[in-house]
Amino acid sequence: MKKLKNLIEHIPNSRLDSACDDIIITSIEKDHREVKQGSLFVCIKGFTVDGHEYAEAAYKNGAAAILAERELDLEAPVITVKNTSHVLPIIANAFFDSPTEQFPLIGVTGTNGKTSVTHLIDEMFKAARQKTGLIGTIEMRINDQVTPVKNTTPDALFLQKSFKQMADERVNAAIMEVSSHALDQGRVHGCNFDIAVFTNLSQDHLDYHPSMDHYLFAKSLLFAQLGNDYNRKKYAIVNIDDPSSEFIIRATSQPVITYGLTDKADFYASNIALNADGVCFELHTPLHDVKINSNLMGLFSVYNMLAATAAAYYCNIELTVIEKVLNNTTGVRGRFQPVANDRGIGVIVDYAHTPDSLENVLQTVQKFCKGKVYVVVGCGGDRDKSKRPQMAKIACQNADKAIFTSDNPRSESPGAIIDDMINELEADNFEVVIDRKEAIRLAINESKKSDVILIAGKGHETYQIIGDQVLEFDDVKVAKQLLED
Ligand SMILES: CC(=O)N[C@H]1[C@@H](OP(=O)(O)OP(=O)(O)OC[C@H]2O[C@@H](n3ccc(=O)[nH]c3=O)[C@H](O)[C@@H]2O)O[C@H](CO)[C@@H](O)[C@@H]1O[C@H](C)C(=O)N[C@@H](C)C(=O)N[C@H](CCC(=O)O)C(=O)O
Ligand SMILES: Nc1ncnc2c1ncn2[C@@H]1O[C@H](COP(=O)(O)OP(=O)(O)OP(=O)(O)O)[C@@H](O)[C@H]1O
Ligand SMILES: N[C@H](CCC[C@H](N)C(=O)O)C(=O)O
Ligand SMILES: [Mg+2]
Repeated sequence: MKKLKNLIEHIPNSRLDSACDDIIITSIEKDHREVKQGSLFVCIKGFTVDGHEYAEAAYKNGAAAILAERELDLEAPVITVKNTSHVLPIIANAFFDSPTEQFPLIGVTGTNGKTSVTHLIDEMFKAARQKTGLIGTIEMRINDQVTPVKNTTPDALFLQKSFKQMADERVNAAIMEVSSHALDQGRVHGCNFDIAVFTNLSQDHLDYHPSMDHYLFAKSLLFAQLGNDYNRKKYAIVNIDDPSSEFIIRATSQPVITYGLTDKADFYASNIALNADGVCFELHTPLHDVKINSNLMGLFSVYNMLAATAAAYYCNIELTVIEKVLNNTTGVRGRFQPVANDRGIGVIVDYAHTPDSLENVLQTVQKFCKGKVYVVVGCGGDRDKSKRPQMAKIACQNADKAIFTSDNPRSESPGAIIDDMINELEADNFEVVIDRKEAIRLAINESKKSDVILIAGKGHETYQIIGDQVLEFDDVKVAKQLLED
């Protein structure tokens, strides 16, 4: 609980009538349905609706005060500011006593690899017997306590509340994925990052960002947000093999640590062998070199391991611990996850839903597949349409047969999404099966011993969004069941 007066102090030029001096705020809410007696309701102009429309309902639900962008005809005290979305992270941070001051915070951004890298870093901390908080696409985790999340990077309120719980649990570090949407919308304002990691940039989210330059600019905000706080040691960890790294490096005023596949980088890999059961390479760190024999697959995993190693290294995790994790990790749910079967077919469920990740993962499969490569893939509805033909082309170029199907069609027609994928496709090694289960069935029925089926796009997801409905659907479970039938 906080006095309203003390929260308002954090907002420049805002004044509170002295009659309101004693108002106590029990919680901050931005959804009127969550408002309780004594809440401060913050009206946010969203992409779908305007939160100001719910101010009256929030007041009826017990809101003690309203933060808004315009005067409202209510009996409750209304504090007006220019931009409530901008103010929310600041007061949320104040309400929860600046929780990210209390532990190191690691943020990972980039088009692909955020979940993979954050989970690897988390494993490294755990192997060093340290307590962690983890936030990302799959879930929020404080030690072993799991909370579901709606977004890869939740809104500022959820974030600060979670960080407060982490501080109370005395975590040794928090590790989070930072999406470009979150950076653009300021969801992470109020977070004191110690380490920012850049994995890579390739096409995605052009439904949201007007251009690739805007997308890159959003990503760079994480590095600008490392700030000028020289009381804490801060590092920007950057993949210098990615052409966008130059822009990212220019955004930060903190020391830059690089990783890549050449000795120009501070952390680099050499003598890489991409095998059928993992990768072997020599890992070079500023002080020591070690040989790694990992279960993770593909060159992209080498990059993820370098990124995680550099982050853990600068959090003082011992190299012997890092090495152990790299050698023993089995990866993340739905990321290159094999589905065991007794038919001799390699069935892999993966979360590739961008052109770059699909190409990487198919090329990884090609390297070890002794038979034919099948790929079952679709594209999400209400998402970047321009990646659809690119993904279809990559699928046909890198697989013997592509089966185009539905991902999460959301409000779009599943058939129309697939049409966008194939309309200009100059290939004939594909079939269209709109029903995802039937598409997987077709791949399983057609494949023979030594073939590999990549089921791409949905990874860990246990649902399929069709229209307004969220239906149960789990690629791993469906494939397992069909393989047993
Ligand atoms: C486009 C976008 O980013 N939308 C996000 C945004 O929703 P919105 O602006 O539509 O919110 P809104 O529904 O208009 O509501 C406006 C305000 O009215 C309030 N309200 C609304 C209804 C009501 O009855 N009462 C009420 O008080 C809401 O609580 C809110 O404060 O704010 C919501 C809450 O913070 C987010 O959950 C939501 O993410 C949606 C679900 C989404 O799909 N986002 C995607 C694009 C996204 O952010 N993806 C990235 C990463 C993807 C990746 O990793 O590749 C992510 O971080 O997840
Ligand atoms: N470093 C990488 N470079 C390219 N592709 C990658 C990389 N790491 C993983 N991938 C591919 O991208 C897919 C998604 O990986 P991951 O979930 O780690 O990315 P993400 O950035 O968290 O994605 P999202 O933005 O959806 O949260 C993987 O299933 C794999 O196919
Ligand atoms: N975070 C990504 C996930 C995409 C996953 C894919 N299955 C889809 O639904 O498009 C997004 O929301 O764009
Ligand atoms: Mg992710």
